[in-house]
Amino acid sequence: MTSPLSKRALLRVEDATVRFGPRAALDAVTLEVAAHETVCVLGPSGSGKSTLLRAVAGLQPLDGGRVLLDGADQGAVPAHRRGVGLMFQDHQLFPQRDVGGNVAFGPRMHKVPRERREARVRELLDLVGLPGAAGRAVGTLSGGEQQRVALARALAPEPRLLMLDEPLGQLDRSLRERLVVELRELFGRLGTTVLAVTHDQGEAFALADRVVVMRDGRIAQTGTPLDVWQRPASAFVARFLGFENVADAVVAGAYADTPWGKVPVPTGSPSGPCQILVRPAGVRLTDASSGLRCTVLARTFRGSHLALTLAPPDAAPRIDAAAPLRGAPEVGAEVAVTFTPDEVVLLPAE
Ligand SMILES: Nc1ncnc2c1ncn2[C@@H]1O[C@H](COP(=O)(O)OP(=O)(O)OP(=O)(O)O)[C@@H](O)[C@H]1O
Repeated sequence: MTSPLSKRALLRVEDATVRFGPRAALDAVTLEVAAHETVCVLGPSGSGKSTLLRAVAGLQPLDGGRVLLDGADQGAVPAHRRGVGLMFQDHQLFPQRDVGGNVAFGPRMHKVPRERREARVRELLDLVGLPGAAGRAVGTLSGGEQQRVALARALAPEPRLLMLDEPLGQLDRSLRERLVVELRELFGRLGTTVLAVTHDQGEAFALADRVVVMRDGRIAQTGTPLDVWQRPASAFVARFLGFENVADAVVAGAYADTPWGKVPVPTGSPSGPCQILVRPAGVRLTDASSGLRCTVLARTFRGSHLALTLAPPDAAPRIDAAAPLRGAPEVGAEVAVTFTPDEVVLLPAE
């Protein structure tokens, strides 16, 4: 059962606006992060993700709106008094301190006794995959190792809000996948409230209770990973998530007219103009003579399946499909395509 306390907004950003010259890097952004919640902000480069974190941290003054922590307006509170932990992309470590000294920095500032501090350093270095590294000089670490130390340092003081900017950006894939699982478990255990920024949707979806997709300084969509994945709010979000099968459509009854011909839509879809998304799983390759005739342009190995790029006739947009590893058509082959309505999502017309 969820307690009323867990619903409390620890962070509230209200109409936050930041301008650099005529351009708004943040344009009236409103966002809440509940206590104990992990929210990941996703978006293309330049969409305002880092500016949002910097504004919450107090490192970037607002041109409009406000930031509240625990209900208190932070307008007059300097960065170091906000009680937020930060880990930024450039993960600057103190070069004159060893690894243990870096991780212990926050707890030392908070006057945590030495024994507890050292135990915490050990625990955190284990967590980030650097057991026994406390005595190493920072200059001898690889970029990825430095990033892990920076993460341990940000976690060490147990801040009320932990903010991470591309926390796992430079790490290799297997370490990232392991760390995402461990971080989620750790945040749950500590009850940490997290606002993280990443351009890696896989990471965001694995880590977050809720994701926020940004575009040009505004929020394009907010929701649980499952909601956003199943029901992208716009063609922009769908494309950002890597779904390429998006086209203009007009729904009439059980079908939509599209550049790919008639595509079946979910029962109860409203009639009229819209955009249509067909997930690759909804693109069926058949041997039948009916269906949309396409040429296989490319096949890409994806581990569990082959991703196919199909070219329909008459300059209609290309179609992404998924095929099993065995028996997939070769590049240059002609295939017939049909669509299944359960993998079709209607998006607002643009
Ligand atoms: N100090 C600054 N002066 C001028 N423009 C800035 C400044 N900081 C950011 N911007 C601009 O504001 C916009 C948003 O930048 P921001 O760094 O928040 O984006 P981002 O989504 O974090 O991008 P990335 O994923 O590349 O880090 C960009 O167009 C950027 O060029």
